Order: sequence, then structure tokens, then C-alpha cells
Amino acid sequence: GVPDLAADAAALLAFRSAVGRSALEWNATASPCLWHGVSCSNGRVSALRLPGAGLIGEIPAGTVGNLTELRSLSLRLNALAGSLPPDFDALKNLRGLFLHGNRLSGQLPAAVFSLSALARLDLAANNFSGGISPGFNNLTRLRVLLLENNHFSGEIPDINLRLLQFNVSYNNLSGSVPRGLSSNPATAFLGMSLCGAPLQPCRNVTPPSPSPSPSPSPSPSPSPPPPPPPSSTSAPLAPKHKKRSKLSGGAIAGIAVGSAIGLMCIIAFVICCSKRGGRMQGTSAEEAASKPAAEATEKRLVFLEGSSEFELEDLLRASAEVLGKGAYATAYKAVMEGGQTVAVKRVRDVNLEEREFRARIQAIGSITHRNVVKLMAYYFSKDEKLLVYEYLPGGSLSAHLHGNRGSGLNPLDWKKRCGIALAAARGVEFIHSTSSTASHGNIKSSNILLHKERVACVADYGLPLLVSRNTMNHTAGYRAPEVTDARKVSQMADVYSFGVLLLELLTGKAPAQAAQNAGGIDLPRWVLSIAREEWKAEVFDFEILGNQNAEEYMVQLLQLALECVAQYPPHRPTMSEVVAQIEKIYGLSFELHGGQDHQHRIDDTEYVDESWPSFN
Ligand SMILES: Nc1ncnc2c1ncn2[C@@H]1O[C@H](COP(=O)(O)OP(=O)(O)OP(=O)(O)O)[C@@H](O)[C@H]1O
Repeated sequence: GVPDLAADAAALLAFRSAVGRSALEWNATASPCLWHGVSCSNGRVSALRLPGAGLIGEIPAGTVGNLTELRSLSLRLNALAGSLPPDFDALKNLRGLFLHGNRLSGQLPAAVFSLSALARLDLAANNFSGGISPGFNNLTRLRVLLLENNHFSGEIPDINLRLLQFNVSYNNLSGSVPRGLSSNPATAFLGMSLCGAPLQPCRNVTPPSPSPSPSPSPSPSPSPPPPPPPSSTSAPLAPKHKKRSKLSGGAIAGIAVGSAIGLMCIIAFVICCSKRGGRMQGTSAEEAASKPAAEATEKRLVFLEGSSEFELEDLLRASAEVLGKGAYATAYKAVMEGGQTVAVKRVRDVNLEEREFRARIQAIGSITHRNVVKLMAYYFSKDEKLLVYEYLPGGSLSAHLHGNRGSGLNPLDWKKRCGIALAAARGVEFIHSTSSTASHGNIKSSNILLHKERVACVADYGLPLLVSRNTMNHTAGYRAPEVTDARKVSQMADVYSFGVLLLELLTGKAPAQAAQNAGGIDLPRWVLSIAREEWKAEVFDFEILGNQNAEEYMVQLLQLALECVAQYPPHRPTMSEVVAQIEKIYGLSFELHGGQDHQHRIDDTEYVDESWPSFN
């Protein structure tokens, strides 16, 4: 009969034993639904997400292919090798397959082209070879196809799908860009001598004509795209009847000053949508992606990979309060009736085309790490851009360090600060690990949010790339000297900002505050101006002093911070080096590991949080 959860558990166990111990962490008595990396829906395994989990070796046949209810499989950034097993064709419900950044090789098996529910396929940065198959046209729901940085060769077949994201850069492809793909940006075809729109016209070559394709709806021209294939899923978040309501001028003013509490931003959102007569509904990324471009202006909340979905109506009915106004957005806390709480950001000054906006959001939303605040969903219309994040209840590091002591926030002792430094460093390191050009761009203490279980998370990843303004002034104090545009921040500039953050943790001074107190010099300069013998008396925040044994390690962390804020970027450590150093300092300072094997033991705290500080 139909495989049950026990069969899913057996498949996961087989997968684990084949690809290494770190693959799945579980409590032997617990249901697989409670294992690390596993999500369930209706009592069956619906998602397996093990990005950066150290998986090594081949994906064994008869393991993941046996998880027949799987909707999302993310094994990004591991060291999986060999070819894809043919039993992938059993994954009939798979919507997202993310194998980016492994060592997988060989031709894509025919099984891939029978995954009829697939909406997002990311096979970038592997060693896949052979021709790109026209079989992709069978995947009529596919909206994201990422094949860059592989060894695919031959000509690109005409692919007549309504792809929102497509990339085949840095393969061994030749010939011309087929018409069905010519509306993609030139950056989708980098690193090869291809020709034809959007690249240089082909010389002495007949322009490509639409080739016969197995697509059920071949398009005679790239623009406008053909109508969508019918959606096979019933809309799980179907709109319910809504009343059009009017927002009073007073309420709008309330939002503007950020003082009024409860439902305002959400009501404004409803009004905005209602005025334009747009249909409102929540939807998953796959479903949103499966609509044609013409419908792209519809009012819809799009959920990203790995996010729990809720009704848009729940969000509309939520009570909301203003959390703060930053350089890019105003942030609200929204508590839904069921108790689920999210942070909603209304982003200002976004001048991106919808397609570009969606592409950048998909990249931001694909980041899933315990120390990075998860982007759950987004909403795009001409006048309104909303980002829905998980809500972190512990407040920002900035509020803890510099907030009013009567606000009920606990002071941060040395252990907590050291744990926050490590967690934040791991979050930034993970962002950097996703690509050689990926950077956060706005590391500062108000973007480090605290959490009971996960200690600290990095917020606002990618926001500088969404806005049209150069928000340089908002990063003053944290900005590396070489940065002239807040939208072009290198990984080394992130390291500089992180160094300032470490100085802030150690001194308890905000960079701007330090600048004022020290006659206009910035925090790194202020620290450097104080003789090393005076550090204990002058530099460290009195709240972390008192434990003489720890002072040696505080000095080590301060030295690391000063390395990070080196003026010349190549003199700064990488984030991986920063993480390794803080792990060492943390382990030695708290004698977690008897001074031995500290790195391994601290890595274990990724899953076991008892040794971490909490914020009750
Ligand atoms: N996901 C979240 N969970 C809990 N609180 C949040 C969340 N996101 C933001 N906040 C709170 O909202 C406040 C405003 O955030 P926002 O990111 O808009 O501005 P900022 O961090 O002060 O400045 P910038 O826009 O330059 O990053 C933050 O200080 C933070 O306390």
C-alpha cells in the first residue's frame, strides 16, 4: 500500500547512513518529524533541508526517492558527488529541488524531467555535463531554473516556459540564445561565446527560429509570454470575502508618525490593495511563480522555501505595532489570532522592475540558517513592497547594549556577549559562503536580533540591494573606509563592520556615541588611541569586567576586532577565520572543552543549546 511515516523514517535512516553521520540528527525515540532538517505535513515527511550539513558521497538510490510526499528537498552547499539516482521520478510532489554547490556530475537523468510539480530547480555550481535537454519543457510549472557553473555543453534548446529566473552562465555552451530565452538578462549567459539577444547579434548565422518543442504551449514570440498552464493544485490559501474599508486620515497620520498601535499598517495594506481592485490571496512561491507575467501585478503574498504558510487574512486581522523605522523600511510586529507573530517591513524607495525584485527576493529568501533571520514571504505591487520575516522576540543587540536599563532588558555579561559574537559571525559567514560576491552590506547592532534558543540572528540581509537610494549615512560608524556606495559592499567590508560590532560588544559604546565622546573619531580609532595597558581600565564595558580569568580572552577578542577593522581590506581576516577565532575564544573562556578539541565540541552546540546563554 501507500508508504507511511515508518517508511519515510527508514528512507531517512538509509540516507543518513549513506551520506555521513552529520546528515540527520535525531532522538532515537522521536518521530522523524522532530529530526533536524525534517519537516512534516499531515504526518508525512514534506521537506528535507540540510544545507551546509557536511553531506559527503552519493545520494543513495531508494532513500530520498522513497519520500514520496516530499515537496522540498534542499541539500545545498554539501559535498555530494556522483550522479542523481534515477528514483527521483518517484518525487511526484516535489516543488523545489535545491542541490546548488555540490560535486554532482554526469548527465541529468530522465527522472528529472518527469517531476511534473517542480517549480524551482537549482542545480548550479556542480559538475553536471552533457547537453541541456529540451525535456525541461515537460516541467510546465517550472519558474526557476538555475544551471550555472556546471559543464553542460552543446547548444541551448528552446525552452518555452515562463521562467522568472534562469541562468546557464559559465558552462561550455555554444551557438545562439534561442528565442524563448532571449528575454532573460545577459547575466544569464555569462562566460561563454554565445550570441543573439540579449547578447551581441550572431554574425553570419540565421537568427534562431522557434523550434518544435514538447512544451504544451509553445510561444511564437518571447514577449508577451504565453498563457499559463492550468494550476493543478487547488489554491490552499483561497481568498475569503473581504469588506472594503476606508482608512481615516488620522490613521494614516498615525502610521506616518509611527506612534499608533494595532492594525494600522495592515489596514493601510488592505486599503492599498482594495483601491486597485486587486485580488488578494496568500500563495506559495511555486503557485505565484506559475502565474503568467500579466497576472504579476495581482495582490498576493508569496511564501518562500521553508516558511510556514498562513492565510493572508490572518495577517490582515493581526494586531500590529511599530517596531521602528530604519533606513530602508518601517518594521511592524504583527500578532495573528492563532498567536503566530511575524515582523512585517514596508520597504521604501524600491525602483526595481517586478521581475528583478522577485529575483533578488528569491536569493534573499533562499538563505536558511539558524543565525540569519528568515524571510518568510513578500508582497509586491507598484506602490507597496512588504517583507514578512520570522519575529525574534529578544530585541536587538543595540537595544540591549544601549537601551534604557529600566526597560526590563537584562544586562549582557561576558558569556552572553561572546555567544552573540559567535552566533552573529556564523550568520554572516553563512551568507558569505553562498557565493563569492554575497555580502550583508548593513551589519550593525540594530540588525543583530536576539533569540532564546538561537542566541542571535543577523537581520536585514540583502535590503541595501532592493532600494534605489545610496543609504551610506545610515551605516556611518560601521562602514569600511573603502565603501562609497551602500549597495556595493564587499565581503571584506562586511568584516570591517563586524569588527566594529565586536568593539561595540566589548566597549558597550555605540559607534556614533564613541565618535561624539572622542571628539569626532570613530570607534576603531578610539580603541586604538588607548594604550594596551589601559584597555582593562578604559576600553572594556564595566558590565563584562569582574571575572579576572576572562580578561585574557576579552583581550583576544579585542585583538580580533582590531584585525577586522584594518584599513586595508586584504589585511582583514575572512569571516570563516573570524568564526574559528571566536569559537576558540569562547571554548577556552568557558572551559567547555578542557582546552581540547574545542572546535568540534562548539560545532555541536549548533544543535544542542544548553550551553548557550538565554534571554529570559
Ligand atoms: N524580524 C524581527 N523580529 C523582531 N524585531 C525586529 C525584526 N526586524 C526588525 N526588528 C526591530 O525593528 C527595528 C527596526 O528595524 P529596521 O531593520 O527597519 O531598522 P534598523 O535596523 O534600525 O535600521 P536599518 O534599516 O538601517 O537596518 C529594529 O531595531 C528591531 O528591533
